[in-house]
Amino acid sequence: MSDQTPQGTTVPDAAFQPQIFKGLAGVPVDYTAISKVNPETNSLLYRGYPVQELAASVTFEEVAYLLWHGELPDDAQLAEFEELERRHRGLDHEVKRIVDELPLTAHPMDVVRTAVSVIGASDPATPDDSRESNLEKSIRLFAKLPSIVSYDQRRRHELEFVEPRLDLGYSANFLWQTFGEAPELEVVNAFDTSMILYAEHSFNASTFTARVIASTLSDLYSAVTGAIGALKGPLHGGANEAVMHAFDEIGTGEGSAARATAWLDAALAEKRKIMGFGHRVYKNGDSRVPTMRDALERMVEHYHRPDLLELYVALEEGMAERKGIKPNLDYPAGPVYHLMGFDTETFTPLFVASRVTGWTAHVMEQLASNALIRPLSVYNGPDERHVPPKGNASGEPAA
Ligand SMILES: CC(=O)SCCNC(=O)CCNC(=O)[C@H](O)C(C)(C)COP(=O)(O)OP(=O)(O)OC[C@H]1O[C@@H](n2cnc3c(N)ncnc32)[C@H](O)[C@@H]1OP(=O)(O)O
Ligand SMILES: O=C([O-])CC(=O)C(=O)O
Repeated sequence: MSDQTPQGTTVPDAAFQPQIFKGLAGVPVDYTAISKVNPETNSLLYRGYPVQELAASVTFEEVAYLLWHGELPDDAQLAEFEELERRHRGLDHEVKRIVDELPLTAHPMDVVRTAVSVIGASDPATPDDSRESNLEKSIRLFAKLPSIVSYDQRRRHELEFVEPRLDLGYSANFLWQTFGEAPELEVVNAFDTSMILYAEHSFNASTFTARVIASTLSDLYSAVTGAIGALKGPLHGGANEAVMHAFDEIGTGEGSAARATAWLDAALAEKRKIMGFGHRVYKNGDSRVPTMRDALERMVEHYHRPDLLELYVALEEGMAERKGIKPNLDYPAGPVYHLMGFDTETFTPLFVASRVTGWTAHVMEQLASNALIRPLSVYNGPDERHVPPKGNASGEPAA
């Protein structure tokens, strides 16, 4: 395949028919040993383990370790890893200062993206792309993201930063730092489940972005910063925030289910995409949704909000009837985060805090067997042409 159409044509001619895979849909780009998304069996494996089993039996810290090292930690390895993660939870004054300078109109994803960039710019080891150095950077980002996300949510409410608690696990501490109260176990468990389910999903758009950046032999922080930019969009991670905006448009509370159906009809008539539904790879439902939906049901009960579940079910059934399209992970995750008390704009930064594990595992995998990622394009612009001669001072063409 050529990078251009044959010379002199603007439309590819009949004899030259390169196949274009718009959006790289269905195109295998490389191998990965990190996760397997299987739409036929509706399953998702992290390093061979079904994600549902992981969510039921291990913590997010163990999943992070698994993604980076390929194996679950034994007790001694876990203790050492947890100690390392807890040690890096604090936030440097410089990061807080720069975050403070960002206007409150900045989206929290822009804040997280900037904070990661600042951490990268301040790390003297940024150019060192050895696996050992990249693993250290990954653990530090993993440990610091809860501080960044909670700091930003709290500053928007004019609340002080809450220092991390080193006696708490990752998820309990994340909730503690955000809300300044010791969280209840049931809430911690639901949050931990969301972190595990969001951690990794093969060559999705943000992970692929990270791999493209890594493939140029740029640095890990740049790869994560770029991945955050890709995740922000509502066709990808931004959908968990967008789900809640839809719920707000419909209006939660009594009668929400009836309103949801009318809202859906109007939205589909306007050809709007319904956020939290559909998936590039899963065409028969997202493997992670049942587990996240269980967590939603537990949170609905915990916070006494049956109206939210009614709205959830009404939209889900409406989409199934009208379009035959099923929810993706962002659909149950949005209302779960809402019930826990996170600001709607903070939902996608929570996804970042989880997915940083997958992104960085992919950066290390890319570097271990690197090839510059540079696909081809097929030119369909104007035929070759030439810059017209410029006029002289009198406006006449130059001799
Ligand atoms: C964690 C994640 O990132 S999961 C994805 C989160 N994103 C969302 O929830 C955003 C809403 N969903 C979507 O926009 C899409 O389903 C995507 C982007 C996720 C997947 O898109 P693709 O695989 O490219 O499918 P595509 O957009 O071509 O959709 C195929 C058809 O289904 C329709 N469709 C797909 N999703 C939706 C939706 N959410 N609402 C309405 N119609 C939809 C499309 O309009 C299209 O219809 P058409 O053939 O009549 O034009
Ligand atoms: O795989 C995708 O395209 C999007 C997704 O579900 C994810 O990144 O978790």
